[in-house]
Amino acid sequence: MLRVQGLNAYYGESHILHDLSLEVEKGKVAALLGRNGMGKTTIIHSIMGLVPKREGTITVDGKNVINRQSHHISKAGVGLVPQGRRIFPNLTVKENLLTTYVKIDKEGWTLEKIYQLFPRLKERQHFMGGSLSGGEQQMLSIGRALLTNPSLLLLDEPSEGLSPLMVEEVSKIIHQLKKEGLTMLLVEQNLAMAKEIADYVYIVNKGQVTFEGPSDSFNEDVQQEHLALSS
Ligand SMILES: Nc1ncnc2c1ncn2[C@@H]1O[C@H](COP(=O)(O)OP(=O)(O)OP(=O)(O)O)[C@@H](O)[C@H]1O
Repeated sequence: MLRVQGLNAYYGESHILHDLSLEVEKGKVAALLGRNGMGKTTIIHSIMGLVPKREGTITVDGKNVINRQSHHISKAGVGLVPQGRRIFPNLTVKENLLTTYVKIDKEGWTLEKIYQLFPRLKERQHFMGGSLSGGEQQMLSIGRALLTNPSLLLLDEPSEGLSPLMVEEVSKIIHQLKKEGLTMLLVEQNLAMAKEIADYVYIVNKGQVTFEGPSDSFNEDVQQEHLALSS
């Protein structure tokens, strides 16, 4: 479903990703782990077409999107739940959701379906986005991405800044989406959550994958070797 091969990405003169490759099979969840500043967001943004200079191959459902603009990539079926949620504080919950709503003929996400998944958003549909709690804003951000009807969902640190209870809520939602067959690439700092949800794990260090394997192969030793501050 997603295949990234030999990806290089740059911000101006800074070369951030170095010949990076990864894959996510249809219906599976892969986690991208790594310390701060190692390039995880840059990977997600490269897939979404948001990094100005990128080279290599990124195929989504067999289509190479490396040179496509982000709105085309969205149309090709890639949805993004960005780091920091990026909701519009001065629009209501419903208005926030409607910013991305794409009506399609076949069965897809609708406002009603989003409200079923997140009853809390239905209750708060007329509240301003800015008045929601962090957890509610995260649900809104996920709901908004789902309304683009993605076949691949990219989630950039969905648990960031949330209380343990809310992390559990968000985790449940991601599990449910997985059960429904949605393919996901998840950037997470919460290792326990990532390991629990993902089928496969990639660890990124300085723009390169230094470890990959099924999530049950991600153990204390791997963590020490690839994620410890001194590595
Ligand atoms: N817009 C930008 N312009 C220039 N450099 C950038 C830009 N965005 C990120 N970088 C640099 O690229 C490198 C990788 O950053 P990136 O945000 O991808 O890392 P990350 O692993 O997602 O970290 P974090 O967990 O902190 O979000 C860092 O050195 C960062 O300073």
